[in-house]
Amino acid sequence: MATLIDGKAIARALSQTTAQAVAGMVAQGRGAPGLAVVLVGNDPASEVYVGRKISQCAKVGIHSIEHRLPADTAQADLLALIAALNADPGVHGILVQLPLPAQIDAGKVLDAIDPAKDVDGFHPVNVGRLSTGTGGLVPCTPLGCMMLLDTVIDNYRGLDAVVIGKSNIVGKPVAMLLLERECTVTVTHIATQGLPDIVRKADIVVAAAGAPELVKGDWIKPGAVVIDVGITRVTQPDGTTRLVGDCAAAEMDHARAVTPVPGGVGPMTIACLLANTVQAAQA
Ligand SMILES: Nc1nc2c(c(=O)[nH]1)N[C@@H](CN(C=O)c1ccc(C(=O)N[C@@H](CCC(=O)O)C(=O)O)cc1)CN2
Repeated sequence: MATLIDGKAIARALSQTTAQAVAGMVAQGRGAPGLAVVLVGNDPASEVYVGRKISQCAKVGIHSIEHRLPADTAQADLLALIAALNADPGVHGILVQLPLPAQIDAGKVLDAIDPAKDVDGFHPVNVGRLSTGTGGLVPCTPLGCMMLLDTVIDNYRGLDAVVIGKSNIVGKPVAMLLLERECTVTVTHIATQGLPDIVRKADIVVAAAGAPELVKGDWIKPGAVVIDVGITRVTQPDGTTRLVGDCAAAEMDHARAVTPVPGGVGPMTIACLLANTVQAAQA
């Protein structure tokens, strides 16, 4: 039976460490870190995630400043807000919730954020630092994936890791982090031919394709560690809905360890955002 990696508990422990770091900064008279949270439009899932980010900030003592902009916000207005936040010494971290409405070029917005305040780690400077192994702010979900892996793997050297998904938010950065640990990394995606056989060789599988239950039990090498990043809400035959990951959870029993959905990678994303905000404030 596979061990379930409890993302909620690990995220809670990380947030306790973050709260201690914040308390230390306040005790030294440096003040609490400030995180600007920018939400454009009213995508229901984004509303939920932003609400959680703000409430988690309050729990660890980070000062959050919320900026809610209408769905028809012009790109120039969003860029003007980013410029003001870059210049504000009370703002140590800037988070622009994704996805952005279609009239806004997300790349231009992310490029406009001061790399030192880029707590999502999406700015090209931080992407470059990650790919050269030279520090910087690391994207929250990939960082969370590594922290979950660290609870079950001591030595990554020479392990075969297969990443499914090539997004800038998860697939590419998690591949860089695994490479840094000296895994042999294969990045695959939805168009990869022979995906099941590639996954069958993996000691570590990171499934981040956004394709519900894509990864079947017989793709998993016995003893592999499986990190499921996918979260899709599916409607069941009786009309109720449930969240499913990219892996067929009921078929993962011969893995060594797996992350559940929900309760695996998701909670780590927010806990890592808080940790990154402290890192940005301390830098
Ligand atoms: N600017 C960013 N935008 C987005 C990011 C990001 O890291 N930065 N990631 C995702 C959304 N996201 C955070 O923003 C996020 C997704 C999921 C969870 C989470 O805790 N999921 C729960 C289940 C959620 C539910 O009940 O619906 C879980 O997996 O247990 C947190 C954050 C896209 N946008």
